Amino acid sequence: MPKFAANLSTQFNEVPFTERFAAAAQAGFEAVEFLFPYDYPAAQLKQLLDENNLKLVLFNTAPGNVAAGEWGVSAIPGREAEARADIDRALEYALALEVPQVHIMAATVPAGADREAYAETFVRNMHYAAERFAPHGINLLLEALNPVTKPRYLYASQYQTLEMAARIDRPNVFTQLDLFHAQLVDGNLSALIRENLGRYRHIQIASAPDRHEPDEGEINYPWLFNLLDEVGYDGWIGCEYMPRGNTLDGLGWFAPWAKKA
Ligand SMILES: O=C(O)[C@@H](O)C(=O)CO
Ligand SMILES: [Mg+2]
Repeated sequence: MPKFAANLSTQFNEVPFTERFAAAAQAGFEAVEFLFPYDYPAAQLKQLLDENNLKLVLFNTAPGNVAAGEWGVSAIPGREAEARADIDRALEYALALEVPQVHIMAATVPAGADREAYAETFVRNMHYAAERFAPHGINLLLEALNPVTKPRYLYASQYQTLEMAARIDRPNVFTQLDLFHAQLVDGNLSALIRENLGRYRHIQIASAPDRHEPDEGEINYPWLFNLLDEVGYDGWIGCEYMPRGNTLDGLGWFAPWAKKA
């Protein structure tokens, strides 16, 4: 049976961030994920999780200077000290929030920059991160982002993140299979799911091409949920979609799995 986590960065935007925990729990979610915890003290977030009987299943390292076009700093040559400070800060939050996995954001690669130098920098920073998180049993994830949503990110294809995870070659490094990005770049989702079981440790969903509820568009999610059960995927599925309107109005697809009050 699939296990769904509400995404508090994209869902329940009708209310402020700190109120989204209760909203997700009331809608029947038992777990949540979000992009970044860093605007709030870890103790406050832990209290919100505990008060609402929610597990946290994923967050990311800091994105760098987003206004300047950055989306992660772990692959930027010359920014290693900042990347490692961000990794250390993510570890502090991960321990306080008891999260099983953290997405280490790579970077966008400026036009004309040496992509291989970015990849090498990322591998070195990932070795640092893998060593820091391993004693705590926390996994690290890499995520491919399609070039329409996030132009020039270090990797766009699932096959590039799978290759990068193999190159990093650490036992606690895996990929994060966001099926929305995967459909826009790679397609053939059932083969990705079947052939790479064990290499991806988290899934995210949204319709394609519009990134709304998983009940429209070109991906047949009910079929994929059955496939995930069939192959034995036992990780979380993050609902990283932009609701068409009010979040609750769009949760009909989730009704069969919602925790009953
Ligand atoms: O798909 C996404 O955009 C996110 O999962 C993310 O972590 C960063 O871009
Ligand atoms: Mg995603």
